[in-house]
Amino acid sequence: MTEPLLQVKGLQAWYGESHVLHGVDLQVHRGETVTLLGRNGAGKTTTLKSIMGVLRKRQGEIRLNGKDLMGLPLHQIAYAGLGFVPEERGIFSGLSVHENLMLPPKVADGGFTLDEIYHLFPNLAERRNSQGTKLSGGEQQMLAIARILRTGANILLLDEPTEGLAPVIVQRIGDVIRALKAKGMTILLVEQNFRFARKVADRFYVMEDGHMIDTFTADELEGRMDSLNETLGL
Ligand SMILES: Nc1ncnc2c1ncn2[C@@H]1O[C@H](COP(=O)(O)OP(=O)(O)OP(=O)(O)O)[C@@H](O)[C@H]1O
Repeated sequence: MTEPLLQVKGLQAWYGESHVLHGVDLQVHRGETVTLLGRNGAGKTTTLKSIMGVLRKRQGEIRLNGKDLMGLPLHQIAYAGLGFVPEERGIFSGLSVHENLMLPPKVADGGFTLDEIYHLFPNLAERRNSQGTKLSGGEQQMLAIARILRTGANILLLDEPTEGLAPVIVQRIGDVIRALKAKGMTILLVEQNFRFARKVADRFYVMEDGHMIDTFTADELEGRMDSLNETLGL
């Protein structure tokens, strides 16, 4: 198999004195959609923040396309091609949809054009002049994803994209993820919504208490349901 696009080995992380990640190993191959599962507090968000470098107190190995990210300052991590869509989405309420889209700098060639983005998100095209404050939660989530696609990032880190959204919007986010997969995008997703995750992921990791306790492919999911029921309380 080829070298993974994202390779994490022995990742440890701390909030102050509180030791939260205890040696996380994780690989994401180019074009894969990988989902991190785990109960509240297992360390999923912390894993994404540690990879992005927004949580600085960390140790271990993080490589993107073979390049060591551990020692890089934050802005250079984004320029290495990681695109992070945090749980809180970070839409600027005083700016329009279009202005929000244009805000993040391009980090690499090959990002989506505005036409491609508005084609993938027709609701954003319709609302391109609406202010951030006027958007629904679903529209904000779409905008948060769309904004990163423009930058040319080659792997998306999505933290709970379906949280708090109505089922019909969750379905729409699923369609977007499948469309991105079809274009070859690599995605690392944190999800509490297992029913959503099982429809989009190629492979899963299960976290507990700051460790990875299992990994399996979508084909192996059925055989894992008993242990998942136990670990996740499905
Ligand atoms: N800013 C913080 N300061 C101190 N401890 C934190 C902070 N953020 C998270 N933690 C703790 O780190 C651990 C892992 O939290 P994390 O948010 O990564 O979990 P999670 O698996 O993403 O779950 P959730 O779905 O609840 O976000 C938890 O024990 C949590 O209480």
